[in-house]
Amino acid sequence: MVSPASRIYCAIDTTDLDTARSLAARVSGFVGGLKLGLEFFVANGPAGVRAVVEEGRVPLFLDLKLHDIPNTVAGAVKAALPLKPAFITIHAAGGPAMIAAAAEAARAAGASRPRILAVTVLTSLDGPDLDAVGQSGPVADQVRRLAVMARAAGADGVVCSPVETVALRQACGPGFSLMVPGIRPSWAAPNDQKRVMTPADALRFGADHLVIGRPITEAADPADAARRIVAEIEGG
Ligand SMILES: O=C(O)c1cc(=O)[nH]c(=O)n1[C@@H]1O[C@H](COP(=O)(O)O)[C@@H](O)[C@H]1O
Repeated sequence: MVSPASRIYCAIDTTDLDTARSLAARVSGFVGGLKLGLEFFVANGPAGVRAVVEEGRVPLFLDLKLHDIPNTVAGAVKAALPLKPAFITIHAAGGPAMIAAAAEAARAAGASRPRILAVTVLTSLDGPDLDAVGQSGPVADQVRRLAVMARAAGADGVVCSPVETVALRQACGPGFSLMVPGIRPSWAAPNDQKRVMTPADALRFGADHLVIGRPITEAADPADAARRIVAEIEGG
Protein backbone atom coordinates (compact mmCIF):
# COMPACT_ATOMS: atom_id res chain seq x y z
CA MET A 1 0.00 0.00 0.00
CA VAL A 2 1.19 3.53 -0.77
CA SER A 3 1.99 5.35 2.49
CA PRO A 4 -0.17 8.38 3.37
CA ALA A 5 2.91 10.61 3.62
CA SER A 6 3.96 9.81 0.06
CA ARG A 7 0.59 11.07 -1.21
CA ILE A 8 1.08 14.56 0.23
CA TYR A 9 2.53 17.43 -1.80
CA CYS A 10 3.43 20.33 0.47
CA ALA A 11 2.63 23.68 -1.18
CA ILE A 12 5.45 26.10 -0.49
CA ASP A 13 3.92 29.48 -1.25
CA THR A 14 6.42 32.22 -0.50
CA THR A 15 8.54 34.68 -2.47
CA ASP A 16 11.49 34.19 -0.16
CA LEU A 17 14.08 31.66 -1.35
CA ASP A 18 15.61 31.03 2.09
CA THR A 19 12.19 30.43 3.63
CA ALA A 20 11.34 27.99 0.84
CA ARG A 21 14.63 26.13 1.19
CA SER A 22 14.26 25.91 4.94
CA LEU A 23 10.67 24.61 4.64
CA ALA A 24 11.79 22.06 2.04
CA ALA A 25 14.53 20.79 4.34
CA ARG A 26 12.18 20.57 7.32
CA VAL A 27 9.17 18.86 5.75
CA SER A 28 10.58 16.70 2.97
CA GLY A 29 11.06 13.68 5.23
CA PHE A 30 7.37 13.72 6.09
CA VAL A 31 5.71 14.32 2.69
CA GLY A 32 5.88 12.75 -0.76
CA GLY A 33 6.75 15.88 -2.71
CA LEU A 34 6.93 19.65 -2.83
CA LYS A 35 4.74 22.01 -4.82
CA LEU A 36 6.14 25.30 -6.06
CA GLY A 37 3.70 27.69 -7.68
CA LEU A 38 3.30 31.13 -9.15
CA GLU A 39 4.21 33.13 -6.06
CA PHE A 40 7.57 31.37 -5.74
CA PHE A 41 8.27 31.07 -9.48
CA VAL A 42 7.63 34.72 -10.31
CA ALA A 43 10.05 35.77 -7.57
CA ASN A 44 12.78 33.17 -7.98
CA GLY A 45 12.50 31.56 -11.44
CA PRO A 46 13.96 28.21 -12.50
CA ALA A 47 17.17 28.74 -10.48
CA GLY A 48 15.10 29.11 -7.32
CA VAL A 49 13.16 25.95 -8.16
CA ARG A 50 16.42 24.03 -8.58
CA ALA A 51 17.69 25.30 -5.22
CA VAL A 52 14.56 24.16 -3.40
CA VAL A 53 14.49 20.76 -5.10
CA GLU A 54 18.14 20.26 -4.16
CA GLU A 55 17.21 20.92 -0.53
CA GLY A 56 14.13 18.72 -0.52
CA ARG A 57 15.24 15.78 -2.70
CA VAL A 58 11.62 14.72 -3.28
CA PRO A 59 9.47 14.93 -6.45
CA LEU A 60 8.53 18.39 -7.72
CA PHE A 61 5.02 19.53 -8.60
CA LEU A 62 5.47 22.69 -10.70
CA ASP A 63 2.17 24.50 -10.38
CA LEU A 64 2.28 27.22 -13.04
CA LYS A 65 -1.42 26.98 -14.01
CA LEU A 66 -0.62 27.76 -17.64
CA HIS A 67 -3.49 29.25 -19.65
CA ASP A 68 -2.74 30.74 -23.07
CA ILE A 69 -2.88 29.83 -26.75
CA PRO A 70 -1.66 26.28 -27.52
CA ASN A 71 1.68 27.33 -29.01
CA THR A 72 2.59 29.46 -26.00
CA VAL A 73 1.58 26.81 -23.46
CA ALA A 74 3.52 24.13 -25.35
CA GLY A 75 6.57 26.41 -25.31
CA ALA A 76 6.25 26.99 -21.56
CA VAL A 77 5.91 23.24 -20.86
CA LYS A 78 8.97 22.56 -23.02
CA ALA A 79 10.91 25.27 -21.18
CA ALA A 80 10.02 23.63 -17.83
CA LEU A 81 11.26 20.15 -18.82
CA PRO A 82 14.88 20.67 -17.63
CA LEU A 83 13.49 21.12 -14.09
CA LYS A 84 12.25 17.51 -14.29
CA PRO A 85 8.91 18.13 -12.57
CA ALA A 86 6.71 15.13 -11.78
CA PHE A 87 3.61 17.28 -12.45
CA ILE A 88 2.83 20.54 -14.29
CA THR A 89 -0.53 22.34 -14.14
CA ILE A 90 -2.44 24.00 -16.94
CA HIS A 91 -5.97 25.46 -16.78
CA ALA A 92 -8.57 23.11 -18.28
CA ALA A 93 -10.50 26.20 -19.38
CA GLY A 94 -7.77 26.78 -21.99
CA GLY A 95 -9.58 24.15 -24.07
CA PRO A 96 -8.80 20.85 -25.79
CA ALA A 97 -6.22 22.15 -28.28
CA MET A 98 -4.23 23.84 -25.53
CA ILE A 99 -4.34 20.70 -23.36
CA ALA A 100 -3.27 18.50 -26.28
CA ALA A 101 -0.38 20.85 -27.06
CA ALA A 102 0.80 20.71 -23.43
CA ALA A 103 0.60 16.91 -23.39
CA GLU A 104 2.50 16.67 -26.66
CA ALA A 105 5.23 19.01 -25.37
CA ALA A 106 5.59 16.92 -22.19
CA ARG A 107 6.05 13.74 -24.23
CA ALA A 108 9.35 15.11 -25.52
CA ALA A 109 10.85 14.18 -22.13
CA GLY A 110 10.18 10.47 -22.76
CA ALA A 111 9.55 8.03 -19.90
CA SER A 112 10.40 10.59 -17.21
CA ARG A 113 7.98 13.15 -18.68
CA PRO A 114 5.97 15.36 -16.35
CA ARG A 115 2.31 14.45 -15.89
CA ILE A 116 0.03 17.20 -17.17
CA LEU A 117 -2.71 18.11 -14.71
CA ALA A 118 -5.64 20.29 -15.78
CA VAL A 119 -7.03 22.61 -13.11
CA THR A 120 -10.84 22.37 -13.19
CA VAL A 121 -12.66 24.83 -10.90
CA LEU A 122 -10.40 26.42 -8.29
CA THR A 123 -11.13 25.28 -4.73
CA SER A 124 -11.46 28.94 -3.71
CA LEU A 125 -14.60 29.26 -5.86
CA ASP A 126 -18.20 28.29 -5.17
CA GLY A 127 -21.51 28.54 -7.07
CA PRO A 128 -21.97 32.32 -6.80
CA ASP A 129 -18.37 32.85 -7.98
CA LEU A 130 -19.07 30.78 -11.11
CA ASP A 131 -22.25 32.80 -11.69
CA ALA A 132 -20.16 35.98 -11.47
CA VAL A 133 -17.92 34.84 -14.35
CA GLY A 134 -20.86 33.66 -16.46
CA GLN A 135 -20.53 29.92 -15.79
CA SER A 136 -23.95 29.33 -14.31
CA GLY A 137 -24.78 25.86 -13.11
CA PRO A 138 -23.61 23.64 -10.27
CA VAL A 139 -19.86 23.64 -9.60
CA ALA A 140 -19.84 19.83 -9.74
CA ASP A 141 -21.18 19.86 -13.32
CA GLN A 142 -18.53 22.31 -14.49
CA VAL A 143 -15.75 20.31 -12.81
CA ARG A 144 -16.99 17.10 -14.42
CA ARG A 145 -17.32 18.70 -17.88
CA LEU A 146 -13.78 20.10 -17.72
CA ALA A 147 -12.29 16.83 -16.40
CA VAL A 148 -13.89 14.66 -19.09
CA MET A 149 -12.77 17.11 -21.77
CA ALA A 150 -9.22 17.27 -20.33
CA ARG A 151 -8.91 13.49 -20.27
CA ALA A 152 -10.07 13.21 -23.89
CA ALA A 153 -7.53 15.89 -24.88
CA GLY A 154 -4.61 13.97 -23.34
CA ALA A 155 -4.22 15.28 -19.77
CA ASP A 156 -2.87 12.77 -17.23
CA GLY A 157 -5.19 14.02 -14.51
CA VAL A 158 -6.89 17.01 -12.97
CA VAL A 159 -6.74 19.26 -9.97
CA CYS A 160 -10.13 19.24 -8.28
CA SER A 161 -11.62 19.77 -4.85
CA PRO A 162 -12.11 16.82 -2.49
CA VAL A 163 -15.85 17.22 -2.93
CA GLU A 164 -15.69 16.05 -6.57
CA THR A 165 -13.37 13.01 -6.42
CA VAL A 166 -16.02 10.29 -6.34
CA ALA A 167 -17.86 11.67 -9.38
CA LEU A 168 -14.61 12.23 -11.30
CA ARG A 169 -13.31 8.73 -10.63
CA GLN A 170 -16.56 7.43 -12.04
CA ALA A 171 -16.45 9.76 -15.05
CA CYS A 172 -12.73 9.46 -15.85
CA GLY A 173 -11.88 5.93 -14.71
CA PRO A 174 -8.81 4.50 -13.00
CA GLY A 175 -5.33 5.72 -13.88
CA PHE A 176 -6.46 9.35 -14.18
CA SER A 177 -4.69 11.32 -11.43
CA LEU A 178 -6.81 13.30 -9.01
CA MET A 179 -4.58 15.94 -7.36
CA VAL A 180 -6.60 17.48 -4.55
CA PRO A 181 -6.06 20.80 -2.73
CA GLY A 182 -8.62 22.35 -0.37
CA ILE A 183 -7.38 20.01 2.35
CA ARG A 184 -7.86 21.04 5.94
CA PRO A 185 -7.11 18.89 8.99
CA SER A 186 -9.76 19.23 11.71
CA TRP A 187 -7.57 21.72 13.60
CA ALA A 188 -6.77 24.08 10.67
CA ALA A 189 -8.52 27.26 9.46
CA PRO A 190 -10.10 27.16 5.97
CA ASN A 191 -8.48 30.51 4.96
CA ASP A 192 -9.61 31.35 1.39
CA GLN A 193 -10.58 27.75 0.52
CA LYS A 194 -14.30 27.13 0.00
CA ARG A 195 -14.59 23.45 -1.06
CA VAL A 196 -12.65 21.63 1.65
CA MET A 197 -12.31 18.27 3.39
CA THR A 198 -10.02 16.63 5.93
CA PRO A 199 -7.01 14.66 4.59
CA ALA A 200 -8.41 11.31 5.76
CA ASP A 201 -11.79 11.91 4.12
CA ALA A 202 -10.22 13.18 0.87
CA LEU A 203 -8.17 9.98 0.55
CA ARG A 204 -11.15 7.83 1.52
CA PHE A 205 -13.17 9.45 -1.28
CA GLY A 206 -10.52 8.67 -3.89
CA ALA A 207 -7.91 11.45 -4.07
CA ASP A 208 -4.58 10.17 -5.43
CA HIS A 209 -2.55 13.05 -4.01
CA LEU A 210 -3.27 15.79 -1.49
CA VAL A 211 -1.95 19.35 -1.80
CA ILE A 212 -1.48 20.89 1.64
CA GLY A 213 0.08 24.29 2.20
CA ARG A 214 -0.66 26.62 5.10
CA PRO A 215 -1.72 23.96 7.64
CA ILE A 216 1.91 22.75 7.37
CA THR A 217 3.93 25.79 6.31
CA GLU A 218 2.35 28.26 8.76
CA ALA A 219 2.52 25.91 11.73
CA ALA A 220 5.03 26.73 14.46
CA ASP A 221 6.68 23.37 13.69
CA PRO A 222 5.98 22.42 10.03
CA ALA A 223 7.53 18.95 10.32
CA ASP A 224 5.37 18.21 13.35
CA ALA A 225 2.27 19.48 11.51
CA ALA A 226 3.03 17.12 8.59
CA ARG A 227 3.54 14.27 11.07
CA ARG A 228 0.23 15.06 12.78
CA ILE A 229 -1.56 15.07 9.42
CA VAL A 230 -0.15 11.64 8.55
CA ALA A 231 -1.17 10.35 12.01
CA GLU A 232 -4.65 11.81 11.51
CA ILE A 233 -4.93 9.95 8.17
CA GLU A 234 -3.69 6.68 9.66
CA GLY A 235 -6.08 7.05 12.58
CA GLY A 236 -9.04 8.07 10.43
O1 LIG B 1 -3.42 23.91 -8.66
C1 LIG B 1 -3.40 23.93 -7.42
O2 LIG B 1 -2.50 23.36 -6.81
C2 LIG B 1 -4.55 24.53 -6.73
C3 LIG B 1 -5.76 24.46 -7.36
C4 LIG B 1 -6.94 24.81 -6.68
O3 LIG B 1 -8.05 24.68 -7.18
N1 LIG B 1 -6.82 25.24 -5.40
C5 LIG B 1 -5.61 25.38 -4.75
O4 LIG B 1 -5.60 25.76 -3.58
N2 LIG B 1 -4.46 25.07 -5.44
C6 LIG B 1 -3.14 25.28 -4.79
O5 LIG B 1 -3.03 24.45 -3.64
C7 LIG B 1 -2.39 25.14 -2.58
C8 LIG B 1 -3.29 25.13 -1.38
O6 LIG B 1 -2.65 25.74 -0.31
P1 LIG B 1 -3.31 25.84 1.14
O7 LIG B 1 -4.68 26.43 0.97
O8 LIG B 1 -2.38 26.73 1.89
O9 LIG B 1 -3.37 24.42 1.67
C9 LIG B 1 -2.03 26.52 -3.09
O10 LIG B 1 -0.67 26.51 -3.47
C10 LIG B 1 -2.90 26.72 -4.31
O11 LIG B 1 -2.25 27.45 -5.33
